[in-house]
Amino acid sequence: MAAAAPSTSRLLHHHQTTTGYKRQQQRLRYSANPSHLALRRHSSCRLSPAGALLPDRVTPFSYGGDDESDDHPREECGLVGIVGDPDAASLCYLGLQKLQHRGEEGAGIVAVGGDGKLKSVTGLGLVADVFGDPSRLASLPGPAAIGHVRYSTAGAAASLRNVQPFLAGYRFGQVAVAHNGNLVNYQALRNKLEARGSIFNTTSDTEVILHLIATSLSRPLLARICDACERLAGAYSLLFLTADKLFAVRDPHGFRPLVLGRRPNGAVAFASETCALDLIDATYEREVEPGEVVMVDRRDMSVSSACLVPRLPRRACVFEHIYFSLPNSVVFSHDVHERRTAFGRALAEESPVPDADVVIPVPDSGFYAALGFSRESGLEFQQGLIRWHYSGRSFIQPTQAIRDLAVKLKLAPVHGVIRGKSVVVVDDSLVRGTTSSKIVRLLREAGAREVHMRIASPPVVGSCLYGIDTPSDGELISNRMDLEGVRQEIGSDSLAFLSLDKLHGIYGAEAGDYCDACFSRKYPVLPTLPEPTSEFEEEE
Ligand SMILES: O=P(O)(O)OC[C@H]1O[C@H](OP(=O)(O)OP(=O)(O)O)[C@H](O)[C@@H]1O
Ligand SMILES: NC(=O)CC[C@H](N)C(=O)O
Ligand code: SF4
Ligand SMILES: [Mg+2]
Repeated sequence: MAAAAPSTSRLLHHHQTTTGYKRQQQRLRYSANPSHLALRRHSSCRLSPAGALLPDRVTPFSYGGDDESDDHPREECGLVGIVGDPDAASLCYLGLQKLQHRGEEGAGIVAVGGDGKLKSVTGLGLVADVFGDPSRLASLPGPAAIGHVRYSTAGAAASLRNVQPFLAGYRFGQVAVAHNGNLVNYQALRNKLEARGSIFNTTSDTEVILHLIATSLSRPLLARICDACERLAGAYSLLFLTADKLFAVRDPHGFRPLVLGRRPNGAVAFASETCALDLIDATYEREVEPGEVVMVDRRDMSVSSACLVPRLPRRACVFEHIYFSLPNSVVFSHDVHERRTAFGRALAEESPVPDADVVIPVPDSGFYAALGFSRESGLEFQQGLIRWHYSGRSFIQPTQAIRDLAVKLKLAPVHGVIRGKSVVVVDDSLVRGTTSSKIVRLLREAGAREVHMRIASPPVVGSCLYGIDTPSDGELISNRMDLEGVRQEIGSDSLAFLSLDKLHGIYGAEAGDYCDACFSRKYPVLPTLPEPTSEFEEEE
């Protein structure tokens, strides 16, 4: 049998403000099922010690295809949640627009109406397309809502069923969930749940969370959420919505971001990045801490907090700073543009090009790294490439000649900046090498005398397991060749990456708080292989 459900008074520690979090967290340290059960579960999750090396041969997941849209790491997912505003769904919609860069495959919003019923609108494609018909947003009135934009990591991309938030009914009412991250023990959990009779509606990893909540024997919902999350391994920033509450959760490693803010009318807002808070006039207050569960009760707008067990070392995704997040966001308590500028400065220190004429960024995300490179080196900064934003991602063309022209549609050189010059081109990252190869070709065609490629992050040698849809290990160019091989492949006169040591140096004492597995292959949590087990039967 499961441990007795803890009483409500042990669970809820209300406070009207969310400041002084660390103090509260010590006070509120809480286990839904304290105990042997939690410990046994975690040992069965096979959480690896922090920094376990994934063997070179192992290709954990296979992502991506080979069309034009898969040339680079795709983003991940974005979350927005609002409680206490009569226009909650519309605010979610705007926030999701701002987070569109985090997911283009599908979007959705679940809102709670005045009658306490949850309603959902989801669709494949961009936020503006899904909610293009105004009646769709109009069908979601009410004071609380959560929204999601998706790039899949598990489960088919083109399946409407996999588009979040997921909305389910169970014996205690309705609950919706939105997830950013990837669960590395999802298949193992799903096998166990299916063996007990659960019927799955999607092929997404996220759905196991709802089943774990429904089958938990703890009370109340906060305890069920803690119970469910403590069985998950991997990356999860989550928003849950019920008739009267919104919960925000981050996994104990804190891989993915999630922040909390407040609107002038007191409404509480959650978002993956602060750029979404800025848009909806919500003031950023703080991060949801790794391992924290924040609960907002819309009836009295009280905010309370609990934390998951066990406590694990912080492992925030460094790639959020390098590439994924928008530069005007604050992520993991750092200004993203400030981090990128520092990466560029460090790169200029480490791998200067003293005789070059000009520094140009690869738009969009290479901008601040190039600015940093220019400031550190004293070389002139110019916009030498113009990014055309209307070409779409899936531009698949029948012949190589037409494909070459299509590349020029997306990125165009500014001839006056390039012609006859020795050019330093700075990009934030190099993954398959496709972007760099194309750019070197374009710049040479535009008359560049020399092209020096500088990458403001280390070579990507490992696929992400934690919510970024990166290509498989075999498709990563730096996995297949050494530095000189990559240089020849992309065709530049020189090539240099920021070293991992230098990257760590920028973070100083905080360096160990970040996941850098795609550069180091030190994976904080290894995938759990599915295996038959009678664990569920033992627990009942
Ligand atoms: O080596 P590759 O496989 O080509 O991938 C790396 C490129 O992909 C990303 O840019 P992306 O075109 O996604 O968009 P952004 O810079 O505009 O955000 C990244 O900034 C690099 O430029
Ligand atoms: N990139 C993500 O965060 C995706 C969330 C979830 N794993 C999905 O595939 O839908
Ligand atoms: S493996 Fe790379 S992209 Fe994935 S969480 Fe770690 S640092 Fe981020
Ligand atoms: Mg780029």
